Amino acid sequence: MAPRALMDADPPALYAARMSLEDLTGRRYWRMDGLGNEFVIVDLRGGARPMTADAARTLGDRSGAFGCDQVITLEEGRGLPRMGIWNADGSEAGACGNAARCVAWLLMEEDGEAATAFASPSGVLMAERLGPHRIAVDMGEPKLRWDQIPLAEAHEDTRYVDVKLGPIDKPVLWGPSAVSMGNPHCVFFVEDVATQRLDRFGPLVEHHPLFPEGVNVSVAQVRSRHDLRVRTWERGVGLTKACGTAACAALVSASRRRLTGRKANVELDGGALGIEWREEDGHVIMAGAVRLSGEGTF
Ligand SMILES: N[C@@H](CCC[C@H](N)C(=O)O)C(=O)O
Repeated sequence: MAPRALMDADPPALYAARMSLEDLTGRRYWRMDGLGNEFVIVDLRGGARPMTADAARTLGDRSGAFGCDQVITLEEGRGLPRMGIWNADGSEAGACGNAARCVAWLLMEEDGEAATAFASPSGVLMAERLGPHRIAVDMGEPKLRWDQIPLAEAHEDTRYVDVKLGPIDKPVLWGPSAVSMGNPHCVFFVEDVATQRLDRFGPLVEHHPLFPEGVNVSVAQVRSRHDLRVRTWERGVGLTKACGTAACAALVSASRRRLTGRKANVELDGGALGIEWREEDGHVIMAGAVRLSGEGTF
């Protein structure tokens, strides 16, 4: 909810109150990535105008001064620091697994602790350090009901949803699993991820009418009961080297279809994540590397 003064302001005044890139002058940023999924993390703690779609697009633009898959804001939350997530196209997202590990690493570097907690758009995340650049994050419970993902039409069983690709009478891909990890995912199980033209059908499925908020689109190959190979077309970005929430969504979907157990190594183009869908509380735990490649002030 906007502060009272802004709610009462006329539209031009409201517009002027939004962040422009000049408002970032003097603020810190970090360039980080999780397995090649690249972020510019902007420190907005200590009070700042909120990030805007325009500013996020400018920072995300790879032909500009920065360029990344997601712009991540580190803000002051109620009692806990809060991460905000913006895709390169300026859209906001509810979750980002790789960035969650990076934010956790930054917070633990700052306070020297081996565990941390912070707020995200889809709830509080807890994380712990497993090594100098290796972090585990509790990504919470996946949401499996059609209206939670969300889907535009009721589906009793979201392990197979009504999406078909290719000629109507002879579809080549159909029936992906759908799941929300705080953001919507659909996962097609295929024989071989290398032969799939995700660059062609990713954008079609991302904007398929079954997904009113759009969707992150993955292809997953089951290599064994505890090994998955996954590639992802990210909503609001395109093909990325790794998507942490997609790795979680793929393991949850594979486990629901009894293709794997509840724990697997998930190999993405940029490297591997360890994912476990814990039996005892239904939470998904994601473990993997983070990398800091630069830092500075705007
Ligand atoms: N890179 C991310 C996911 C980022 C958000 C996604 N594109 C969406 O719009 O939901 C990850 O590592 O999970």
